[in-house]
Amino acid sequence: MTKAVVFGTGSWGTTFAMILAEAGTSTTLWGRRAEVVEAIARRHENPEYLPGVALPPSLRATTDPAEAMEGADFVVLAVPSQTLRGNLAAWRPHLPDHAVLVSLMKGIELRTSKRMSEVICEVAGVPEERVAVVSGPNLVGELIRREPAATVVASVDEKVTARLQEACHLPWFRAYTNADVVGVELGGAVKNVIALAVGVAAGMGLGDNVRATLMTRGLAEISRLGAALGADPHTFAGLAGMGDLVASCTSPLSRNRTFGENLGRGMTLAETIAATRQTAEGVKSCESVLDLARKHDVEMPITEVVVGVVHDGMTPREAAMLLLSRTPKPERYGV
Ligand SMILES: NC(=O)c1ccc[n+]([C@@H]2O[C@H](COP(=O)([O-])OP(=O)(O)OC[C@H]3O[C@@H](n4cnc5c(N)ncnc54)[C@H](O)[C@@H]3O)[C@@H](O)[C@H]2O)c1
Ligand SMILES: O=P(O)(O)OC[C@H](O)CO
Repeated sequence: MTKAVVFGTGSWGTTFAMILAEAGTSTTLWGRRAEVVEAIARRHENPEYLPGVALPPSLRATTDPAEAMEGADFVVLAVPSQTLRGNLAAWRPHLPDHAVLVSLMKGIELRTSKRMSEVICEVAGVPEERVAVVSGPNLVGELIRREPAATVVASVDEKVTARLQEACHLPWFRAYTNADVVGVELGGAVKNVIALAVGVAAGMGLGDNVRATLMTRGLAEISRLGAALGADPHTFAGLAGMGDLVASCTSPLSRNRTFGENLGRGMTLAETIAATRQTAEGVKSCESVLDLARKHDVEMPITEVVVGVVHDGMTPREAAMLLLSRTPKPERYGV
């Protein structure tokens, strides 16, 4: 039987552990807080992140990383992106020799501008063949009701993606494989930034034309950055590209979109942060995405104004004026 451990009892870590367990994978959740772990292990409920959701009785939980990782084929990582490096360094001594490390995270590391799979290879000291990522339009608020959804599992090693696909595939949760790790990770991280922009526009009371324009030009930004980093352009037309972008930019369940909407309505950054209970990765990653773009000489005007509004005191109105006053250009070469 395939064995997995999921690090992180937040909304996605818990939900993905539920999916793995329901797919017949022997699964353990690792969490920091004893009371949450205790509730998952004894009452089959995560009262902090998924109150009222019945988790599979077969799902185990522990606070001990060594116990959690014993014999694991997949070590799944679902902590906030900016905490991955420190956490993984602490967990590394317990990693089973042949385990595959799986990232569920949609962020880019601040300071280094590294993708999560790059951080994993560096900190765990494993080759890229032992790393996989899972990304797609996977809003937890729908998955916990077992509403149909699909995702992408990506790795450079097709044997790894086949095993991971089997470990998490369910009648209501379709996992597709892809070899393009770079594209799949970029799609997930940058759509959060575009969802912030769409949220700001919605909060300002702007309509569907603006939202559609931001999503489309946002996809152009994702694709340009992807091209510079060697991603497969087809990935961005898929679930981890357009699919995830559409879900986050249109759903009231998206934390990034909601965060932007609050800013667009006139809430201050401090008020917006206080109103956000869960991880909205784009808030931090917009800066590292912009750094990455600048390192590779890629123009990302929507990302630039998101950084301006979230971190540099730019007003939503100033951001809109900046985007609208850009030089007219052909769509195809819209840089
Ligand atoms: N929720 C979704 O719909 C969803 C879907 C797909 C991908 N993701 C991605 O999954 C990742 C995790 O998101 P989430 O939704 O589970 O977030 P969350 O905010 O619901 O949970 C984060 C978890 O990390 C823990 N945590 C916080 N700081 C920590 C630290 N310093 N060290 C260790 N643990 C810490 C929290 O206690 C919590 O258990 C993010 O990168 C997110 O973009 C989320
Ligand atoms: O709530 P968001 O904005 O972090 O989006 C959640 C997931 O990334 C959707 O797949």
